[in-house]
Amino acid sequence: MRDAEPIIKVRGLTKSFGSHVVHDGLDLDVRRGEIIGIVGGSGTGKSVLLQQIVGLLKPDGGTIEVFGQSVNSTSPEHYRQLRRRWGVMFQDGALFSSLTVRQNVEAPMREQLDLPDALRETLAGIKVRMVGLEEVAQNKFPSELSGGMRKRAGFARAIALDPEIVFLDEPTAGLDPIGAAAFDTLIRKLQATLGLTVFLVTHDLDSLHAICDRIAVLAEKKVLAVGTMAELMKVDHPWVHEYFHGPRARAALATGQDETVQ
Ligand SMILES: Nc1ncnc2c1ncn2[C@@H]1O[C@H](COP(=O)(O)OP(=O)(O)OP(=O)(O)O)[C@@H](O)[C@H]1O
Repeated sequence: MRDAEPIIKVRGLTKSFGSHVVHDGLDLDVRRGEIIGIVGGSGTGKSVLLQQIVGLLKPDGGTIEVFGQSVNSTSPEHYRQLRRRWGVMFQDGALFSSLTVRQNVEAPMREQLDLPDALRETLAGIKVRMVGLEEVAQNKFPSELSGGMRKRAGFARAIALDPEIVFLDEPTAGLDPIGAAAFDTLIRKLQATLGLTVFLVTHDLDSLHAICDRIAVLAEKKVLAVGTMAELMKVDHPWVHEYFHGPRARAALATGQDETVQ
């Protein structure tokens, strides 16, 4: 995996909003099959990076390739084909409130696939069960679900089209520690079962310890460091050092070691 061509390749990315520079010469490689955690202080541009990679925001400069193909300088039709090969789960799940869980999962299928209704419903039902939601949840509306269940429903929609990559924007934010740990387990399980590459924006140190193969740290408008947890713990930069050695990091490390021992 280490030497393979990256599935996502970002080079020299620049992005500003007015005079506010968010990215200035950002480089990042994501390898096929890995779970990469994207961390950084609030406002360092993690979500903006995600949105540029999936083509929802246009970079000012630099290049972004996914599957070896440019995301930004391509025809709408080609972009549509590319977009089918990834799934995105936004921060709050971003479900359609007027649709049931199953209908939410069906939405990308309706848009992208030409399937008979019954088959589409069956496939959507399978995705709902894959994320650990019970049969009855299929016909519920987002407002009738707990936060954790809504996140699972958002995940089910992200995998609706059997993607190769899933982008998850702070999937465990707002969940209690047990719910967050269960969601981490789900991410790891589906990643392994479906052979997914996972781009995971997170603040959750437990998730980083538990499931990420590598971590990229956003600071100073670029990817300041990227590597395994062990590698990043050796980085001698004030923010990186505080993040990976502070009290919360030590607690997460201790939890991770407990889990390894059990
Ligand atoms: N559409 C937009 N218009 C103007 N400014 C924006 C827009 N989207 C993001 N920004 C700004 O870009 C910066 C980076 O935002 P982003 O949401 O990517 O940060 P983040 O690292 O994901 O933060 P957090 O961890 O708090 O979610 C912020 O200062 C934000 O206000």
